[in-house]
Amino acid sequence: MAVTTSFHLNFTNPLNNITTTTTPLSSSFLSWKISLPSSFTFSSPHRKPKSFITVSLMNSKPTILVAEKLGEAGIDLLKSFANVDCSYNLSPEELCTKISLCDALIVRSGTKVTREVFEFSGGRLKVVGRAGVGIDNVDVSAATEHGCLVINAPTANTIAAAEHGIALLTAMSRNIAQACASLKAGKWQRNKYVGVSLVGKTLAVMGFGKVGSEVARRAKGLGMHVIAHDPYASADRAQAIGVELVTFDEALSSADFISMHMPLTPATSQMFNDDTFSKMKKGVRIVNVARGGVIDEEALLRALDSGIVAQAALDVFIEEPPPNDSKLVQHESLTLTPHLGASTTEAQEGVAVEIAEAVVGALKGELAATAVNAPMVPAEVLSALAPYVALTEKLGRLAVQLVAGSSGVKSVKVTYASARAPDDLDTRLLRATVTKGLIEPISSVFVNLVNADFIAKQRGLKITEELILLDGSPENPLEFIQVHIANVESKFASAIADSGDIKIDGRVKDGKPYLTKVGSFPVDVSLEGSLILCRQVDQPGIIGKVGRILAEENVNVSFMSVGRTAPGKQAVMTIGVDEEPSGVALKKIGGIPAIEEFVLLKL
Ligand SMILES: NC(=O)c1ccc[n+]([C@@H]2O[C@H](COP(=O)([O-])OP(=O)(O)OC[C@H]3O[C@@H](n4cnc5c(N)ncnc54)[C@H](O)[C@@H]3O)[C@@H](O)[C@H]2O)c1
Ligand SMILES: O=C(O)[C@H](O)COP(=O)(O)O
Repeated sequence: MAVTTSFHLNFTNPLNNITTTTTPLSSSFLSWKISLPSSFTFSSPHRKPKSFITVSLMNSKPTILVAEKLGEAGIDLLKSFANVDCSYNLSPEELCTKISLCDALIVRSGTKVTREVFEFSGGRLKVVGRAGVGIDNVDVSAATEHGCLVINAPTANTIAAAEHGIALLTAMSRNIAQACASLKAGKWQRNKYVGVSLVGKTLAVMGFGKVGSEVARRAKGLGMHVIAHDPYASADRAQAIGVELVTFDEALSSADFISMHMPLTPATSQMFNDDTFSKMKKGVRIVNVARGGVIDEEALLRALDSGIVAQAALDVFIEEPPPNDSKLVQHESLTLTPHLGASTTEAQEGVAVEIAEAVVGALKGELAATAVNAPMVPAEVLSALAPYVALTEKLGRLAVQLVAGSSGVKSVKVTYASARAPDDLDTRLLRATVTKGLIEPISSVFVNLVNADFIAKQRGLKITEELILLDGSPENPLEFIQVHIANVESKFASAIADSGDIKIDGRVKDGKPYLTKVGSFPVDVSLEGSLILCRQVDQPGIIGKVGRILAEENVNVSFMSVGRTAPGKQAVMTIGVDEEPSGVALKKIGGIPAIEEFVLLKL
């Protein structure tokens, strides 16, 4: 008897650039041809967004969500590599719904990439690209905890922002916006809009970075006396532009004009407040093309009303767009633009290409030069270290599997032996991959270069590094690497070295990772497949016995190596196997009288 089951699926397709169709092939309910996108989400209208079910189908291309308008050249570049979903003006809920289908997300300043976004991504989101400089709209800590790389495009909009700063400075000082509005309203108010001159006036540039120094250069061209405050700026660079670096208070007390160019961070948040306004020259004029949050907007209003601040020109606001009834927006002495600093055709094409290249590179596994939350490892260093990356991960994996069940791993030392000068050896990548190897076999967390230090810290795992400087010519970046785990017991007592630590050594041979020592026993095995380590009394016939047991179980042996302290004494045999032997086979190996202990390790 044929049984038919009828069901009805109502699904919303959040990737709105892809259509999803269902086509019945027969009148029975049994056979439907469904044409689907690479992945989609369906939901019940009775469920909250958290209940959305994501279905991912096999597709080799990654998916990149572009959540804000990006220049065409950047979009084209992304499309040549990935499925690109351009969905602008998403609500926070819509972004959270879509994100589990995306490998990368590209935003500008208008999208808040909150902790929730990373939580909803379910681990799939690997890169957030900020098409611009400021990353204050991205929760970088949450990204790091979720192993998601954050990259920005820090250079392509510098000139646009600096030009906008100068445009606001000049427009404000000559009341351009107010006079224009008045004229359009049919008035001719020449006496009302008398401005102030810039030449000879002191401009304080607060934040002497890329934009700040370009503003300074241009202001000098306008005949202004330019000073700057930046706790981290180099005096040489300031001198080269002819700008004097001063303290914060000196800048406040001597400036006729103050222009903000620092990032919004916890340290700079509302750094211009009632107290700082009170230290300014009466009648000072303020320009802000950095971030609204560096100014306490209520305090600015009070300073405008009391006459401390004569005028202000703002491109950025604490809340964007600011509320309609904002007193700041309505204030006659304010010149305003809706966050247009980076909005030139040239800058937008530039940031689009800069971020598209960086995101594609990161999705291909390359390290990004503009990473915000990961070490920037130059491409040449990366290619030289690639075989050691594989080695350190495998050594970490092996070492942790040697730890006896109840001993918690708290302290790991990684020793690098190299003939290279310490400055030529960047070990951050290797530390991250040892951490990955140590943590992944014993937990479900995903570890990468971005979150390795965070995850290690979170688990109370202290990783120290030591460099042994070898004599000789530094042909290879590293001669050998040791991983030591202190204060633990081992499942395989022979892995405990004289120091009392579990200790294993490895090296790269012909571009491949090899295990070269277990405890005090020399071995020589390629690190692939699974390994059986056996300690036995050195005597003839053991290799044959173990080989026979594995052959009976149909387990293919890829290699065997025996390392011994002295003939006839104890030896450690290392057996590489393609398949994992059954419990019965392992029991039989353990039953061979000469074998004193053994362990199976998975790579
Ligand atoms: N309005 C726009 O559209 C627009 C466009 C581009 C940049 N920006 C903003 O401008 C700011 C600067 O951009 P950038 O490219 O010059 O960045 P940058 O990193 O090159 O420069 C920032 C400078 O601020 C300095 N700084 C940090 N803390 C400081 C403090 N407490 N006091 C003084 N200086 C401090 C840093 O040392 C650095 O030199 C960022 O906030 C960025 O988001 C806005
Ligand atoms: O930080 C930046 O790069 C600027 O504020 C530009 O922001 P936008 O990309 O939203 O224009």
